[in-house]
Amino acid sequence: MLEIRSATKSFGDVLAVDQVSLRVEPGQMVGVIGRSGAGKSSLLRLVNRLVSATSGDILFEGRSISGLSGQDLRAWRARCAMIFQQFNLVNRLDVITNVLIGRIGTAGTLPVMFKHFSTHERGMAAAALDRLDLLPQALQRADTLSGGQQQRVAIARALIQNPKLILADEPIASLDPRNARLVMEALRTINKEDRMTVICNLHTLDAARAYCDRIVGMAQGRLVFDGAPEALTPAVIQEIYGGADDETVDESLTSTIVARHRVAGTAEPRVVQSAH
Ligand SMILES: Nc1ncnc2c1ncn2[C@@H]1O[C@H](COP(=O)(O)OP(=O)(O)OP(=O)(O)O)[C@@H](O)[C@H]1O
Repeated sequence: MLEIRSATKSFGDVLAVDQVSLRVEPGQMVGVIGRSGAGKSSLLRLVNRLVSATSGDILFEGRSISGLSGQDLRAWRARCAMIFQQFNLVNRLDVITNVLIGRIGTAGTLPVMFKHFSTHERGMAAAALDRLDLLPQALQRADTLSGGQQQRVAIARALIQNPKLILADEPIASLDPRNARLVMEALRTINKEDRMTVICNLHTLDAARAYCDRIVGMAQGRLVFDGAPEALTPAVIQEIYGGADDETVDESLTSTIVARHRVAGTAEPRVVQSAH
């Protein structure tokens, strides 16, 4: 279990994360929503220790990750794989090598730098690509793939880290509707099939409603909502997206694409409330 205890992160005068407390049980798929600048990325970066908390603590399976350094910190980062909006692939390398880069936290930098991968590791990478329907592209340069395919390569790279949780920071923000759906379905399938904990920053309400069991809303660094998608009432949405100016939120501006789809692993299509 991941437990965030009153975590605060300030950058100079800016309170990016303001005393956020959150417990995430294994196997949950949590969507974090909020306006731009609400602190969503900073929260994920605190968990991954890309930034360190100004105060508060973060525990995983009862152990504080706040003071980790050196090998212990690298091991922790391997356990909580991060997926970014811009994919962060090495364009000039082929797809399978990009996936194998996920071994860097476990195998160390030198074997990865010299591309010394075992047959077992290559098998893991191929299996991860196959799972994401990308095995035929394994030997293509990463930059020949579509954005959605590149993001699925990033997910495959995360998988071969054998993570305990996946942190996805706006994974669909750069994608067209079809690719956004494929990426979210891939994350949801991994969450269901592997009981993988996924925490996913999303700037669109409809994607959060469609794919997440639990939604956390942030505004001005604070956690202002934590509940099931069904509990996202207009008043709550106003609180999350409304900001200080009291402007009425036009929900269509927080929606993209996911009007109706079949959630992976469930029998019934789930109708997503959308302003469209
Ligand atoms: N490295 C940094 N240095 C200074 N300020 C930062 C830094 N990172 C984030 N901030 C500030 O912290 C606040 C929260 O930013 P953060 O990126 O966490 O929000 P967000 O909700 O993820 O926004 P977006 O959806 O636009 O990415 C913002 O005011 C931002 O300018």
